[in-house]
Order: sequence, then structure tokens, then C-alpha cells
Amino acid sequence: MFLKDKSHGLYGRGSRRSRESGVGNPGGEHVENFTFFNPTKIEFGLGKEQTIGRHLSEHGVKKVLLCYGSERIKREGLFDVVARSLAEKGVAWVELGGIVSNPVISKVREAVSLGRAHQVDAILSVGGGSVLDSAKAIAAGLRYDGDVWDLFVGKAGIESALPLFAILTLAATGSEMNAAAVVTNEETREKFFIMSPALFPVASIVNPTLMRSVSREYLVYSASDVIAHLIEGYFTAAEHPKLQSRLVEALINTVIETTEALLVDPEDDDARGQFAWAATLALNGLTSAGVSGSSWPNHAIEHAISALFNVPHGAGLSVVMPAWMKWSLSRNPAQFKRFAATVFGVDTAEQGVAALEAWFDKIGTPTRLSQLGLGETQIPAIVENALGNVGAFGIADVYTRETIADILTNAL
Ligand SMILES: NC(=O)c1ccc[n+]([C@@H]2O[C@H](COP(=O)([O-])OP(=O)(O)OC[C@H]3O[C@@H](n4cnc5c(N)ncnc54)[C@H](O)[C@@H]3O)[C@@H](O)[C@H]2O)c1
Ligand SMILES: CCCCCCO
Repeated sequence: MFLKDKSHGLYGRGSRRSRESGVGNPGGEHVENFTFFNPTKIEFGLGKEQTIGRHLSEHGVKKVLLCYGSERIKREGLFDVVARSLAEKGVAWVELGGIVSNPVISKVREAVSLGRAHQVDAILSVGGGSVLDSAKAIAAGLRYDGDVWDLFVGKAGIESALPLFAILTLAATGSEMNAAAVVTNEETREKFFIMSPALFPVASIVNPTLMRSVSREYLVYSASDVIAHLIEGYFTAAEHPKLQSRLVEALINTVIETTEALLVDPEDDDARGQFAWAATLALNGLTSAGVSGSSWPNHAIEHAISALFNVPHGAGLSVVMPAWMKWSLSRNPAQFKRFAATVFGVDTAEQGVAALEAWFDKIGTPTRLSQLGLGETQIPAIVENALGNVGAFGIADVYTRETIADILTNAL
């Protein structure tokens, strides 16, 4: 399996190995050299979706491929608001609906053909991360002569992509302000990611009131996903300077507080706004800049579960994270103890892991494979699929068959 180019530095991969490799200085304050580059304009606030036509016309866009998921955006009137804004600025559009959660490459291929036939010069995503990741893949695919899946398996690099714009309707992934996209190949049952500076959206609209209709289940799955983005580097980095730890802890505490507020009142726009901004900041490069050697084992394992069983990404992560933390805490006890104290106000590393697991149970996101309809029988298939992911994430030396199986056994 190919290895991703780890020089991108977008997610603090840096040059030094992660702690699972047994290196690093517990409590170290070394800030690794880094390049922080994020060109995306964020337009945050009530009614900002009405400005989308201006953003495209200012960028010289004449015809856009408008991508979305369910017909909900038409029922709720958002589609008409977007269409009116585009028309007012003389931007023509071709629509592509039906993008599903855990998006698939067949839809991306269909959209690349549609975009080519209509000679679109930009892509607009109206939806959550699944629509936006598909839009990123489409944008790259329209600048590539071969099969767009080539870009996910290292057969070709992403030299350029059509300009991309987004109106976010669900906060979780941070895709609205990052350079990554995740798509599943249904034929090979692989869920892989692409990453390139060409995939940063030009502009993303984040209006929390568009998220009032997000279901309770996807709210809690989103909380799990954001927390996963924050802990991957927090616990695995060879050194994690206190500044970075404080940023991560502040964002985790914000997610915890606002999730609980939104479970009480889904129309609490202030809580929704802080949740959404925390989700964006959790994976736009801010928390990983200067951090060396972080790795992404929870995502590598979860992508296998979603690829094989179409489990919502955040639901898979709330099962994998506690299981991985129980396996990992002996490798970084100081940082797990810090997490326990600053996030949950408890004393030991073990208590901190237990507190996160209990919080997941409290908000209603799964913490056991059985809650996903899975069990010991499925572990071998998940392990074999995950071996492809750990290769792509560059952590195959640590996450062997045995290690991945041990971690998943903690989730039974
Ligand atoms: N690019 C990245 O950096 C990144 C990071 C994490 C996850 N991901 C990927 O993103 C995908 C998940 O995206 P997501 O978590 O944003 O969820 P999603 O886009 O899959 O949406 C989840 C469900 O919520 C619905 N929905 C969206 N907006 C809604 C609204 N306003 N009201 C009601 N329902 C709404 C969708 O139609 C869908 O059914 C996964 O494939 C995951 O692997 C990408
Ligand atoms: C290394 C960053 C991979 C992004 C995938 C997020 O689900």
C-alpha cells in the first residue's frame, strides 16, 4: 500500500516519529518548525449564505456545479436562496444531488462527467462534510485526465483543482477550512483520503442557524468526530507544547459544553455557533502547527469500519477512541493524566479515559462494537481493511494486525 506524502505539514505530521514509536520528551515544549498556510475565507453568521453569488462572481466564476445531498435543502428553502444569489450575480449553475453520507467514488465519477459535459469552472458544496469532501474530489477530478480514484491511491498527485466554495449545513469535519477529503470506493471497500493545498475552499459560509435541523444522533456523532480530530495529535505527538495542549483542551471543553446545551435546546444558536467554530478550528491546521510526529490511528481504524459497514464516521470514532486510549495511555501517561485533569477534573489517566467514555454514553453516541451491530466475528475483516489505512497514514510500523485487533477487542 502506498504511503501518503508526509511532508505536507498540514496536520503536524512534521519530521519526527510519534510517541507510539517510543520517542519524544514527555512534557516537552519544543515547537517543531512549521509552515502554517490556510487561504480559505470563512464567512460566519446569520444569512451569510445569501452572499455566495458575490463570492463566486468576484472569483470570475461563470458556471458552477452545485452539489448537495438530500432534497432537504429544497424543502427548507436553502436551495432557492442559493439559486437566487447566483442568478443575481450572473453565475449559471448545474445541480448534482443525492450525495450520501460516507460519500462514494461512483457519485464523484458521475459528477466529474457532468461537470466536464457542462464545462463548469467551479464547484459549490451545500451540505455537510460528505457533500464537501465529494466536491473537493470532483474539483480535483475535473483537472485530472484519468480516473479520479487514482488520486486516492497514489497513482497520481493533485497538481490543481477547480475553485471550490461551500455552504456548510452540518459542523463536524472541519473540511470547510482544510485541504483533506475522504471518499469510499464501494467496489474495493476502501475509505481513503486525499490532501492537497489545491483542495482548500476559496470561501466557506458557516451559518449556525442552517444547522438547527441536524438530528440529535448526528449532533453527538459530530461531537465525537471533532474530539477525535483534537486527540489524535494531542496524545500521539512526540512532544506537545503546552500552548497546543491548551488550545486542544479549550476546544474539547467547548464541544462538551455546547453539545450538552444543544441536546437541551437545538435552537440555541450561540451554542451552535461555538460548536461550529470549534469544529472548524479543530482541523484547519491551528492545533497541529508546531507539533511533531502526530499520527491518526483512530481515523485509520474507523475508516475501515465505515468502509465495510457504512457506519456514521463519528459513531465509529466514539467506539474506537476509548478502545484506543486504553491501549495507548501507558505510552504517554503524563498527557493522559493532563487530559483527565483539564477536561474532566479527575485524577488519573484511567479515570480520564473512563470519563470520556461515560460522556459518550451520556450523550448517546456508541462506545461498543455491539452498538454498531458488530462483534468479535467482524474484527478480522476490520483489521485487514485497516491495514490499508495505517499504510496510507504512515503508521504501519506500529499498528500491526495484532495491535489493531487488541485495540478493537477493547471495544467488545
Ligand atoms: N475532510 C475532512 O477533513 C474530514 C474530517 C472528518 C470526517 N470527514 C468525512 O466527512 C464525512 C462525514 O461528514 P459529516 O460528519 O459532516 O456528516 P454528513 O455530511 O455525512 O451528514 C450527515 C447526515 O446529516 C444530514 N444533514 C446535513 N446537514 C443537515 C442539516 N442542516 N439538517 C439535517 N440534516 C443534515 C446529511 O444529509 C446526512 O444524512 C465522512 O465521510 C467522514 O469520513 C472528512
Ligand atoms: C491526516 C488527515 C486525514 C483527514 C481525515 C479526516 O477524517
